Amino acid sequence: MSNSKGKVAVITGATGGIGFEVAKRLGKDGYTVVLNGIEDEAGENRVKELTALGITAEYYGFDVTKEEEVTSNINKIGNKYGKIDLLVNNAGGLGGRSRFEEMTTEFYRFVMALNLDSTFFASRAAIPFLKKGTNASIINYTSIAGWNAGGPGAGIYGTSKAGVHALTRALAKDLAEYGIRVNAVSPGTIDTPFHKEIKSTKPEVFASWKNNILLGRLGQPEEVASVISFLASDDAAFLTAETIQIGGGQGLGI
Ligand SMILES: NC(=O)c1ccc[n+]([C@@H]2O[C@H](COP(=O)([O-])OP(=O)(O)OC[C@H]3O[C@@H](n4cnc5c(N)ncnc54)[C@H](O)[C@@H]3O)[C@@H](O)[C@H]2O)c1
Repeated sequence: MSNSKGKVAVITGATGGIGFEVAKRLGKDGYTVVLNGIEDEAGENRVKELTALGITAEYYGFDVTKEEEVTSNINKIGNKYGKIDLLVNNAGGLGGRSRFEEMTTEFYRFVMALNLDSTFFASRAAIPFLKKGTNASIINYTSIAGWNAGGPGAGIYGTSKAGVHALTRALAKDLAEYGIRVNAVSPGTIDTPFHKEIKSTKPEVFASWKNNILLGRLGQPEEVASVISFLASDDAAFLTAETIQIGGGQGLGI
């Protein structure tokens, strides 16, 4: 996509995993990329990596679960550039695993905050700046767990991602009158640090996951980034309120 010069993209949770690959891909597309994260040293190093590729990038450290931090930082970014063309609400995660009987309210609230509140906080703060953008859009992350309610102990993760699916459509309805598009990606199993615990504690389980995927392998972060690049582009100018599954045909009963 070569139509993105002069555009500004904010990507949350971009110090690793899918988020960093999204930042790299959008940077190659011509965007100025603003990376967010909570690991400041990694964030600064990521900016150096991107700068070495000729990409204009900067890093803002803030925790997406903290309303005040999100609002003030998105305001800073928006005021600096005078607009935001694209917000990618990538930050999110499992937060751990818990069965419902022993689930603490604190755990429940944390997982909902990490995936659902964060998407609401950042989107709300970005709206005034997206209104000044060109073909502006928001891209959220649900998950296959948002449809099948997640694996063992991941029920609240699945619930929070189902919330993101609905929030995507609700935001799309609300923002259509400004020409702001809102879509989501729904990744299947993508090989990132997200799975580091199971990869190290139950490698045989991790290795078996590919058997439930039609294409016979896990996805790579770049394969989510390329779909996001398309969704953000002018080629997708008539797409809103959509969720695109990126799972290699995952969970179709093989
Ligand atoms: N990897 C998968 O299989 C998969 C599948 C479906 C959906 N997803 C979703 O994709 C998105 C990216 O996942 P990933 O696989 O790259 O995970 P990851 O754990 O590799 O990366 C998550 C990133 O978010 C950052 N982060 C965590 N908490 C944060 C906070 N409070 N504030 C700001 N940043 C924070 C982390 O530092 C990290 O850079 C998440 O929303 C995840 O739920 C991933």
